[in-house]
Amino acid sequence: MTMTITERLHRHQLELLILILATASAITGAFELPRGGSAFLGNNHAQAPPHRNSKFSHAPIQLVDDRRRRGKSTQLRCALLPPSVATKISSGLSPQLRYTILFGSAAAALVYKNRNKFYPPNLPTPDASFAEPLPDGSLGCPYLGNIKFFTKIGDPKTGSGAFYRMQSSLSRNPRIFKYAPLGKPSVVIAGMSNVKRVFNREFKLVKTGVISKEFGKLFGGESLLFATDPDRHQFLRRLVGQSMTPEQINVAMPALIASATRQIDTLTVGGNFEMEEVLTRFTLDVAWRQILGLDLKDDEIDTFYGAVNDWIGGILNPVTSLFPKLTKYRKVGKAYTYLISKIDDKLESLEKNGPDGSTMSGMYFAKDEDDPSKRLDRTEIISNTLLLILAGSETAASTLTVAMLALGLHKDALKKLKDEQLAMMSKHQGEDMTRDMLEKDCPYLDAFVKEVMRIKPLATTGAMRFSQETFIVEGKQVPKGYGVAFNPYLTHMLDPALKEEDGSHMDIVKGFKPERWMNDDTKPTEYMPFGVGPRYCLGVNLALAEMKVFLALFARRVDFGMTNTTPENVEWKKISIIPKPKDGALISVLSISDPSTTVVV
Ligand code: HEM
Repeated sequence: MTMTITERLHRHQLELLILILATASAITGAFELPRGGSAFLGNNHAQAPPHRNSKFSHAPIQLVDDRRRRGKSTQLRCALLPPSVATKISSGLSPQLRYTILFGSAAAALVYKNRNKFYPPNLPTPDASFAEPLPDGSLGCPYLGNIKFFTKIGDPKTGSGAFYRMQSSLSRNPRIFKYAPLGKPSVVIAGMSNVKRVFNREFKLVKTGVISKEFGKLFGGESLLFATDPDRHQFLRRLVGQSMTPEQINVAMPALIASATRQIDTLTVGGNFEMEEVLTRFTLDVAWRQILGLDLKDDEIDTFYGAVNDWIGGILNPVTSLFPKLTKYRKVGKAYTYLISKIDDKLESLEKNGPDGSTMSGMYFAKDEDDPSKRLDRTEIISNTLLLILAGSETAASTLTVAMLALGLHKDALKKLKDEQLAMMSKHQGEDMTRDMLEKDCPYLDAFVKEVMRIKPLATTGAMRFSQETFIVEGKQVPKGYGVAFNPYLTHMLDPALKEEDGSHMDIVKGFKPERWMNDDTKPTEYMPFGVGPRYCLGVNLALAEMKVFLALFARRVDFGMTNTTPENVEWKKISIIPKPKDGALISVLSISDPSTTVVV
């Protein structure tokens, strides 16, 4: 089995890491950072002064004490590149790219520091006992991996996930390719039969990685997401899942309706509203009302939203993983403490007052069917509650934001939703909306949500797994130790029954057809918005109910137009987990009816 040059290079990671960091520092050292500087480097002013006496300076990396020359800043400058070249490179780079390189270097350092946690001791290379070749695709530089993983995150035409689409299109087999996020050799797999074959064998063929304890604690270290033992994972899923069964969701319907109504009531005729913001508030509202079952006073609601914001923002901020010990002094730590205090208060109230309809109550009183003496302990309830807030808020808010854009662009779809609601209300006069009604009387709403999630599912990957043994997919080997991930967007995009060469089957203007879901002959089968296998989305019932409740109530009450977006100028945010419209689906409200009245048309 021959090795490519990059595969060989990966064997000499330490030396190469130093070289890469040095080069990155050479470039970043010549950067002009905005006023205020960076969290890592402080005020690092631009343009390393040209080295006077030689074309290259003497030491590979120099800490140039600038204080004498320019006040107090200390500049990290490198002399691997001639200053004129460094300056040229730096001035030709966009600020985004400069930051990408800067943070890329920091992330590479973090991965190197934690290499034994992330990587097996022997870096994976092709398995010589298999004749099959590795999948197509470049592994980029060691430790940094594919630079385009950072620079080609998204594009305005299709949104986030551009890197994966590019790698797939470059591979001779678009359903599998290799790449190296942060230098870790990995593969991405698409196509339902491939994804099922690999991810149905979670815990045996592939397994999620273990994350650093301190960092993991911040978002539920004892949650089922980090359970790598199949029995423990199943135990946690059984107990946490008891609070999200269809029956439990039916109990939750009044809370979901209250949350949706509260947000729709903030809209006013003639106003312009960024629906992404409204919908984020809606999913956070669901979090405190339904998941935590809290009774927040008006003035506390903003504190709760702020805390969730700071907490999620902090988890995504590289400073948190670089310096976990500083967490308690930062906003993220304070937000975490606040959320835990709310969860603790709720646990006390459940102990005192018995069960209510909240998800936390479901967890607190859940007993294992196999062994009723087994219950979730306090830490497990806290961890899994945090996981549900994290997993459920952004995903549902983004999907609903795309739904708003789809409704704004396809007025016929809005009309069909309104008509369906009108029919449902006249059938169930005076009754409150139930989950059963949504299931049985709203086939168009169901088809509409499915189509939104087909066109814009998770465009990045699911959680990274690691292969436990070498296996074959589409005639290519995935060696033991490789990272393994699925990609829902590519799976939907490559559906042979739908695929149009110009990509229009994934276009929200040309390809959006909810009706395709209403006929068995046209129903897509390459479809996995909620994942596959033992880690299939545990919140699927809650997610679908909350999205359908919002859309049903919105369609009943609101008529609107897109403020700026037309079918010709749809643009997407570059960075998001699920692609989102660039303007956050900015709408102008034309009319809005009272919650007690019927549909406005
Ligand atoms: C539109 C909304 C949602 C989408 C698109 C979505 C998507 C997904 C996907 C693709 C996975 C699998 C990840 C993987 O295998 O790597 C997943 C897992 C999960 N989801 Fe969702 N999700 C949504 C809403 C929710 C909600 C509302 C909750 C709960 C409140 C939730 C809780 C979870 C949990 C706990 C897991 C981990 C399951 C496990 O590891 O066993 N999700 N979700």
